[in-house]
Order: sequence, then C-alpha cells, then structure tokens
Amino acid sequence: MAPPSPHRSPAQANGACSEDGIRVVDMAVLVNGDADQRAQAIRHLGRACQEWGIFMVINHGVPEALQAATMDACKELLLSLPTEDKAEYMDGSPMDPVRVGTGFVNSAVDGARYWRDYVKMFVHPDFHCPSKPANLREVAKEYAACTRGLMLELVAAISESLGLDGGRIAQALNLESCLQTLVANHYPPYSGPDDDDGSTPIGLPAHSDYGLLTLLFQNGVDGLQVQHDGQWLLAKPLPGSFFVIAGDQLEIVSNGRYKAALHRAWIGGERRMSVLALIAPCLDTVVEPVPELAREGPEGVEFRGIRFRDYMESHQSSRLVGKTALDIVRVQR
Ligand SMILES: O=C(O)CCC(=O)C(=O)O
Ligand SMILES: [Fe+2]
Repeated sequence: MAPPSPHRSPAQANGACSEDGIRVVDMAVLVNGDADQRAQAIRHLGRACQEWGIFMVINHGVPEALQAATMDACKELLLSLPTEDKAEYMDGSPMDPVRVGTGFVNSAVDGARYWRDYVKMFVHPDFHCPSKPANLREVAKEYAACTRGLMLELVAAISESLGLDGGRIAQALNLESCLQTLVANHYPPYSGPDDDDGSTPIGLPAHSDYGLLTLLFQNGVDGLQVQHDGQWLLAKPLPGSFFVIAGDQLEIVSNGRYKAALHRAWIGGERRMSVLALIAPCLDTVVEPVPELAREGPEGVEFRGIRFRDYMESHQSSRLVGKTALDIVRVQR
C-alpha cells in the first residue's frame, strides 16, 4: 500500500469547474475539511454526478510515480512484449480475468473501425495479472490498492450527497468484495484520411461503463470525449488530476438520480494511452435501486434488480452505439 500522501494538506478552493464546465472535486476538502467545507464539497460532487456523470479529482493521494510506473508497465506490455507472451490472453471471453486485445476492430453494429490495443485484468477480490513484464504484478497490485481506496472514499461521499449514510452504497453493493478491473488502452497515432464516409477509425465507440466508478488518467494526450447536454465535448484534465466517470451501477443504485456518462475515445496524430481503474459490485450481488431513493414506494423504482454477473455479460455483448446496457434493466412504463 502506498504511504499516506503528501498531497492532502492544503485545502484548495472548492466548487471549482474547469474551463469546459467539468467540476473539480478536491479530496483534501472531502477528507480533511471542516464541516462547512465538507458539506459544500459534497453538494458540488452531487451536482457533478447529476449534471455530468463525470468530474475531476485533485489532491487525490495517488502518488504520481505510481501512476507513471503503472502506465509504463502497461505500455511495455502493449508495445514491446512479443505477441507470443500475450497470446494466452488474446481471443478469450469477456469474463476472462486477463484479456489482451489488439488492432483494428470492424464494428458489426455501425460499420466503424476502432483502432486500439488494450489490456484488462481483474485485480480484486482476486488479483490477476499477465506474467510479463516482470514488474507489472507489483506495480499493478499497489496501484489497484491505492485507487480502490480512493474510489471507496468517493463512493462514501457520493452516498452522503444522495442524503444517505456514507456507508450505504458500499453496503448495498457489497463493495468489500468489489470487482475491480484495471484497463490500459493504447491508441496508435492516426493521420489517415479524415472524410465522412465512415472510413476514419475512432478509438472507442460511445458507451457508458458497466461498473460503479471509473478513474482515468492519460499520457498527456487528450482524446476522451463526453456527452453533455447532447453535445460531444473533449475532456481536458487539470494537471495531476484523475477523471472520475459515473458508471451504470451508480445510475441504477441511485434510481436514476445520477447518470452514467456516455463517453468515447477519439484518435489523432499523437500516440495516446489511458489507464483506468474501475470498481463494480461483486459478481453475485443483485444490483437494484436502494429503496430509500425510490420515489413513491416500489412504483417509483426505475430499474429492476439484476445479478451483476448477468448485467456485465449483457453489457459486453450489447455494444449498442449511443445506447447502454441500462436499457435492459430499465422498467418500461
Ligand atoms: O481512453 C479513453 O479515454 C476512454 C477509455 C474508456 O472509456 C474505456 O476503456 O472504457
Ligand atoms: Fe469507458
């Protein structure tokens, strides 16, 4: 586990937004602020989840050197390791604990071409990791523990922002044995034709994430786009911040008060990498809105319950462009 962070002492101004309106949440205030500062930070966080489904965190306590080491080890795996060292993780099923994918994918859904390499590994409750490069295991383990701690703090604050006890969402979703995934994406530079006939590949199609929260940082090259008020917007991080993306489980558990953010990845002339840590309920948890948030009793429930393993399988197979697997569990009226 990483040592306590030096980042968390000075409480910065809260209630801040970046240039494009994405809210900035200061962990120093959430963790160490006085009662008034905390209350304000929690309201700010609640609005971010309600209006955007994405925000940035600063003073988050994840050491920069650990972030860099994680990105470097993943980069080595994706870019330098010979294919035979990754072959056992390729062409598996989406629920395999370690998966590596590479190159162009022609989407059967919309005919677009997607251009990215990725590695995904389940790191909690059981830790899985490719055997090479040699330092990946140690680095990924530490990064997983550190980001899991941060995300659980955020979940507690989000729970409070919904007027619930800080531990309520963690309890409802059984987060003690949460499923945590680490993902690294590599988008090779692309400078081909940019016409509108569908031949220009993109990085990753529009989707919402299957889990509860996703923590994302990138290699200094922008490319994450978020849908807000029907418009696609390029998300530009503050230096040293993480993006936090609300996933489908936050929308379900909050009974639709908070929205999962629709997002996609764009590619351009510069090589881009993103590293993500996701937390989700444990596979056997039945996810459903917490009863306290149902409007007018059971009639006001917007999502029916589903075992998380089944949700995840539908999410992986649906790949609906511009839609989400949430429609599978939305109550039709
Ligand atoms: O690379 C990015 O910026 C987005 C990646 C992403 O959304 C994902 O892997 O789910
Ligand atoms: Fe995503």
